[in-house]
Amino acid sequence: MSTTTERHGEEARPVLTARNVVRRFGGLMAVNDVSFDVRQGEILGLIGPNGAGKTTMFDLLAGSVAPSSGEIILNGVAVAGEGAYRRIGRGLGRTFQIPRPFPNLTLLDNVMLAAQGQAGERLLSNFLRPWKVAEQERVAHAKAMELLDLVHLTRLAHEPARVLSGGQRKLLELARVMMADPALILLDEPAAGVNATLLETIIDRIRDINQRGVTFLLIEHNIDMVTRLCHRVLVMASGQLLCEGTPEEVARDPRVIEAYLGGAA
Ligand SMILES: Nc1ncnc2c1ncn2[C@@H]1O[C@H](COP(=O)(O)OP(=O)(O)OP(=O)(O)O)[C@@H](O)[C@H]1O
Repeated sequence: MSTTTERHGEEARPVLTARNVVRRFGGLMAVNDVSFDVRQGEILGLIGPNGAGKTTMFDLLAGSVAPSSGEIILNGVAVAGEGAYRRIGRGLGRTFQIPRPFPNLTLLDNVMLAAQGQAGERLLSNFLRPWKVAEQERVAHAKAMELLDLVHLTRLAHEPARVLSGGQRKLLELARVMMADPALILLDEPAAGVNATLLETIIDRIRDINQRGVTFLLIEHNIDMVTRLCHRVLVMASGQLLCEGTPEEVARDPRVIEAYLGGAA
């Protein structure tokens, strides 16, 4: 633990920065002047009571919602005006609380579909350079199998995704997002609806991927998971950033206790 903590200490380069980010929905300040850094190599948690603004913050970071004001800086580039697809190209991956794989496609096809820049998608190059398409397909296939192995789903590679449990779908989504080689992954409630055994696998897989150099920001209500997995935690309440610190620091912060007890949860 000490080596990883040193690796992404305060001196570590931020991979993502939110600076004075505001998002209004009519008269409601869903995100109200929030600033923080996600440091290279860390697993950062984002917690807070229901309605705190966590999902809106994720939507802002991922590019599916535009900020009313403020800056979002991804690997040194201001991206607040860019859409989600451009941000994927800049190394940002995102998973959703309820993954929706293509149910009738195999796990392997689901993962391969997530590959970026397939020449086969472009009709002209498909026609003119079929050997290049075949080569890319071969590389994508090998990579998808490797990623299914990484998330312990190899034995189901040729099954349709509809056979998966909720927890296995989360693992499949992790493999899908890894296909684009992200430097940073936003994980939306990886523990939600997952049984205890599979939760251990998910925790191990996230740690493993983090050891390979991928940075994580995760929203999670399961405080046990946050405490075990996260190096640092941000706490939001009523659209604002209440505090940040190690899991132990935020757990004993009276403002956090008050937010949860007095919150809408
Ligand atoms: N598209 C929208 N239009 C209007 N209000 C919205 C919209 N999206 C979110 N809100 C409101 O913004 C506030 C923050 O919601 P958000 O979903 O970001 O909170 P959260 O912390 O993710 O909550 P939860 O833990 O319950 O998912 C809530 O009051 C919510 O009703």
